[in-house]
Amino acid sequence: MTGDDIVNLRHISKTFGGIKALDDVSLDVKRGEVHALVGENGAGKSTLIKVLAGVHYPDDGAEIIINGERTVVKNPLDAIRKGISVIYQDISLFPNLTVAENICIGNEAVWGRQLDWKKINELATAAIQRVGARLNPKTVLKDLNLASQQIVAIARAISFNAGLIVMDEPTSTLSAGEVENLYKIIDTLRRENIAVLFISHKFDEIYRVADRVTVFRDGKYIASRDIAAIDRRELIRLMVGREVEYLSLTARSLCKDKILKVENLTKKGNFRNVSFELKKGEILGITGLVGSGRTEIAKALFGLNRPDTGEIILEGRPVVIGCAADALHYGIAYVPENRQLEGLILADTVQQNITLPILDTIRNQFGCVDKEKGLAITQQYIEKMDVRPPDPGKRARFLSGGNQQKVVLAKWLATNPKILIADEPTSGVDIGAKIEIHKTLRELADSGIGVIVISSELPEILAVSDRILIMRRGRVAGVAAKKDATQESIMAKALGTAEQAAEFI
Ligand SMILES: Nc1ncnc2c1ncn2[C@@H]1O[C@H](COP(=O)(O)OP(=O)(O)OP(=O)(O)O)[C@@H](O)[C@H]1O
Repeated sequence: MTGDDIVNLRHISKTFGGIKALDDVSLDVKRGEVHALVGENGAGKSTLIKVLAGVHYPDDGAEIIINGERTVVKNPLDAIRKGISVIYQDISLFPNLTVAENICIGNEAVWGRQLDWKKINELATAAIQRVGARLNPKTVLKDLNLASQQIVAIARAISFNAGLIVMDEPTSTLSAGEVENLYKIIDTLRRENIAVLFISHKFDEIYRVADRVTVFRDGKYIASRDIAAIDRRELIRLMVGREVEYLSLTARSLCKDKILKVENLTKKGNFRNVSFELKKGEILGITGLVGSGRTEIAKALFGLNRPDTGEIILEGRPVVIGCAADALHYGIAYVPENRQLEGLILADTVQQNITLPILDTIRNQFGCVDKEKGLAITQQYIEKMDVRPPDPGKRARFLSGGNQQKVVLAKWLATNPKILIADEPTSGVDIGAKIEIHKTLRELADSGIGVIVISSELPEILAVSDRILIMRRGRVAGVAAKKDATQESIMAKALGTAEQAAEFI
């Protein structure tokens, strides 16, 4: 411990119902540094942050030292008052309050029995200016997009004189322009000597913003390094405990049978004249900036976003997909982008979630759900997707983010689809599991399924796809065979001309 440190965590353990999420972990964060916390899904990163934020109490023996003083963090407001602010992915602010109210609520300097609105507005305006943002303090929070809400959360942290701002996968829901803006804000915080501890699975991001990195594995502290002193290969080895290679799949010869043809699909405000084909056994990657229409097209194919005009032709037959049940009937499965809202029932167990779409196929002769059959299928997919912990009875809410994603994928694979559409299938998933998911998608394609993968991560698109369809502003901007595509050529098509790109961002 040195006077340069804002936080020292020592001997932090946390047990949930017999499972050690954290096992005697330590972490030092220096003043003004940007510190990345990395590790596989379930390594304990979020749990550590929640201990620091006063959401969870650590097991006995833990020491939390803030500003050189040993302390107990009683609850989240106590953490904020001690200079530790956490910005969660779902932001966790009050949607119906204004920006200024959200920044100042609970701040003893201005939030007393009698509210001093002038002071509240002044404090909020000053905090917004310090992050270099332009936001009206009187705007109601819910009228802002997620990126702006995140900025409000950062301004709130600043107004509480945060010495450390913790960000949990802060860029997972941001568009390219918003991500750059957040990086600039992080640079500003560093200049103001405010430390940032952030969790990320994205290597480009870690190397772009971090000064130091700490690795956790299986609930244990593994190592901390200056980012300049560790290359990607070594960082992955520390995370996973072994060497991992990104898949580099060579172009394959494909079967000629078309499974899906989309002709001139149009929906006002969403997409226009979109046409493409998908062959049996093919992986078609769809990419483009956030808002380019990628997800809207996927939802149209799954009956969640009915097109105005155009045709969907399945195995040579035009079909109308009016709802998700129609899509399932035709053998189409859709793994949504937002797993917490659309993909899972968080209060249900892993088994209940995985077997939900196949209940009809696992009934016994009396029409009752055959739980043993359901368990066998669940166990098969837990093993296939390496869900950790491998417990069919665990409630989805208590799984780490990446493991929730694996369960969503498993749930749709269990329907034995003819076409699988996976929207950002590895968002929040660690590097080892990511490569496993890529392999699974390949195996599915090899077994004759047509796979559509939507992703904004270009290395992922290039690693898994046979062909790549690039969307821009609701239209198809180009289609490239894998052998002809590079990150640069895809980006150029996704952005269009410089003027179009500026307008978009
Ligand atoms: N409230 C809880 N009840 C029971 N188990 C929990 C709870 N919270 C976390 N866990 C378990 O603790 C372990 C660590 O989870 P944690 O969310 O900290 O991982 P993580 O490193 O943040 O993973 P990810 O990268 O997937 O978000 C996991 O096995 C998880 O299932």
